[in-house]
Formats: sequence, structure tokens, C-alpha cells
Amino acid sequence: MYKILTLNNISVVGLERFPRDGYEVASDMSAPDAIILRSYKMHDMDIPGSVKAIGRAGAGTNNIPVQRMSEAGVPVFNAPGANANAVKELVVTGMLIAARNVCQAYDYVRALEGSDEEVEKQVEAGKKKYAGYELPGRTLGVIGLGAIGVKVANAAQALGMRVLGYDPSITVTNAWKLNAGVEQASSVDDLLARSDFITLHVPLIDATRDLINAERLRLVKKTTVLMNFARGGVVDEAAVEEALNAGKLASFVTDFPTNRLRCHDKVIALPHLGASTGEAEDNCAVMVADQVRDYLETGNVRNSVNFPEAQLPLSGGLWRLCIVNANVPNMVGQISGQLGEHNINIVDLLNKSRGELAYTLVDTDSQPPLEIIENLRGIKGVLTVRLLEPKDA
Ligand SMILES: NC(=O)c1ccc[n+]([C@@H]2O[C@H](COP(=O)([O-])OP(=O)(O)OC[C@H]3O[C@@H](n4cnc5c(N)ncnc54)[C@H](O)[C@@H]3O)[C@@H](O)[C@H]2O)c1
Ligand SMILES: O=C(O)[C@H](O)COP(=O)(O)O
Repeated sequence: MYKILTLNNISVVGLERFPRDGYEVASDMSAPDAIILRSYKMHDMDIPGSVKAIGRAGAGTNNIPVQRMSEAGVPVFNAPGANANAVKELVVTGMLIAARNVCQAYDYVRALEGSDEEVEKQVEAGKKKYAGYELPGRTLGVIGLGAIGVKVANAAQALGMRVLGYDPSITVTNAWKLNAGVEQASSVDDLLARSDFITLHVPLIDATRDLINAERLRLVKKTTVLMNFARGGVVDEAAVEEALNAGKLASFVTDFPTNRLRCHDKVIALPHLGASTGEAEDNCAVMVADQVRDYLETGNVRNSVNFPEAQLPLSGGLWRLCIVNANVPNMVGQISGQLGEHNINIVDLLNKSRGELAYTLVDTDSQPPLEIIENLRGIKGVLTVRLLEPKDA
């Protein structure tokens, strides 16, 4: 029986991927085998030593101590692309409501008083204050062309916008998905200077903290709308406030409200709604539950942010050793040497590495005795060793 601890509400459709006869799923339990979460901040959490995997039902993993987990030999999984359409739709919404002054106009109408006739008069008299502009021909700058950025860029082009993109590490797959005609900006600064709308779709990492700062805001046109659906830390809010107050930036649309800006007249602040659609919540939960289950049951790794991809089909009747070790010479030699010494036959073997970590799957046709497991655990550089029983044993 595997135990899954949830730290946020996770879509039932996803949790149902854990069969009841083999899994216990709860929001409070001791010694879990895996943790599934959304935005719960795990950095200060005392993570039990029983945890073998962490699944983020979403994209961003800045709420998870990924480095600490790597050092403990624990994979962190996420759900790449599973909520990208939801975010794309909210970004398009953000552009439209900013361009048409929808929030200000909405507030204006709600504050009206008088008879229907009087209200109508005020409506017709007041509407000129909220006249906006249309999107075709305007330029959208997209920083970060991953799962979300590519969808946003393509959608904006379909709306008749000119699109500039910047991503020095764009993957070949995402480059293929990008519509022809999306223009490559030569730098963030180049993109900022030429855009009417700027949208951020980068992870929050050291290199992207305060990516939009005072110096960079000096480059934008005073009519520009800045949108942040990435993470609060990607934008220096004090600098944004200064730019808005000085009339150097038209408006700021953010999914990450703070007290400094949430009530500012030129700010549209939403409560981290980017991925909050039923569809995205289901997609993320299903994807991550399947990946965590696969890892627990077969040791295979898909979509981890700290482990290498590792997929070795598991045939019935075989034992499988899953070994997480430092990416240093002679690990496979020492592992196979241990098995050879005990006359255990290796049927299949996979060794993959990513950065400082390596991951080895070894299939054997007889049961490796406990002594081998202990010896493997004793090899310098080995972080964890798991033995999976044959499925049909
Ligand atoms: N508002 C929400 O609810 C919501 C929902 C999903 C994701 N997000 C945030 O959006 C981020 C992106 O999500 P995604 O699914 O597109 O991730 P992704 O990994 O598919 O794409 C991120 C892209 O950013 C690029 N990048 C990294 N550093 C960069 C830099 N300095 N300059 C330009 N590009 C850079 C990467 O090369 C990658 O292509 C997530 O990490 C998360 O923080 C927010
Ligand atoms: O990174 C993400 O996937 C989003 O920020 C969504 O976060 P949530 O799952 O807490 O809505």
C-alpha cells in the first residue's frame, strides 16, 4: 500500500488515478511515500524521510525545495503544458480588459445612481472616458517561449497582433510550435522598447528575479501594458509603481497581488487565477498522478524537474532495483559488481544522468538479497536504493 499526502486541494479526477486497493490518499498522514501539491510553500516544511517522490500539479516548482530533494535522491515532477491553455486565455483576457478599460468602466456603472432614465443618461455621458483601442496592429512582446509563451504568441497573432518573442533557451519542440511570423527580439531590452503589451512567461529562478526592474521600465513606451502571469518575484513592484505614477507605464495586469499595488487605479490584480479552470486542474492532477504512480510502481521517470528522463519497460517476473546516485565514474561498475558477486543475473539495465545526479534501473531474474541492498546503500555516492517486487509475483 502506497501513501499519498496532498498539501492542496487536488482534482478528484487526478486522485482517482491512484487505485484504492493499492493507495491511501489523504491531506493528513504520517510517513507518506509521495506528496502531491499545487502552490503550497514547502520550503520550511519538515519533509518526512519516507517521501520518495513529489508531484507538483502545475508548472512552477519555486514553492518546492528542489535542490534539497535532489540531495536526498527524491524526484520532483511537474505537469508541463497541462495548464498552458488556461493561462493563455487569461492573458488574452488581460490584454482585452486593459485595452478596453473594462475594470474602470465596470466600477463606473456599479457606482451609478438614479432612475433607469438617469442611469442611461450617465451611461451615454460617461462612456467616452472609457474609450479604448483594438488589438490588431499592436505589438505583443512575449518573454519566455515555453508551453505558455508559445500559446500566447500564437493566439495574439491570430488576433491580428504583431508578436515579438524572447527566449534564449527555447526548445526545438517549442520553436516548431511557434507560428511563422513571430519575430525574435534580440534582447529583453529590444523587446521592451518595441512592445505595446509585454507578457512574462518565465519560471522564477535567480536569473529571472526582478527581470523587469526600474532600469528596464525606462525603456518601455508610456502607453505600454505590462502583464505578469509568471510569478510575483519576476517584477520589481516598487519600480512598477513608480513608472505607473510617473505616467511612464499605462497599466499593470498581475496574477500576483500585493498590498503595494492591488488597489492601484492602473493595476488589474487577479487572485492567482491563471491555472484555475476545471480543465487545467484536471489535466495537471492526472498528469502528475500518473507520473508519481509510475515512479513508485516501476521507477520510471517522466517530466521531472531534477531527475533525468528514464523509461525502461518493466516485464513481469523481474525484480527491479532503482538506484539514485551521484553522477561520478564507476557507479554502474560497482552496482553490477555487487550483483555479480552474489551471482544475480542482470536482465536489463538503464543508466541516465542529469547534472550531478544519475539514476540507474537494474532488472534481475532472481531476488537480490537484503545484503546486496545494504551493500549498494553503502557505496559512496549512492543516495537511495529501492527494490521493486515482480508485478506478478
Ligand atoms: N499564473 C498562473 O497560474 C501560472 C500558471 C502556470 C504557470 N505559471 C508560471 O509560468 C511559468 C512558465 O510556465 P510554462 O508552463 O510556460 O513553463 P515552461 O518551462 O514551458 O517555459 C518557461 C520558458 O521560460 C524560458 N526562460 C527561462 N529563463 C528565461 C529568461 N531569463 N529569459 C527568457 N526566457 C526564459 C525557458 O527557456 C522556457 O522556454 C511557470 O514557471 C510558472 O511560474 C503561472
Ligand atoms: O505554476 C503553476 O502551475 C501555476 O502558478 C498554478 O498554480 P496553482 O496550481 O496553485 O493554481
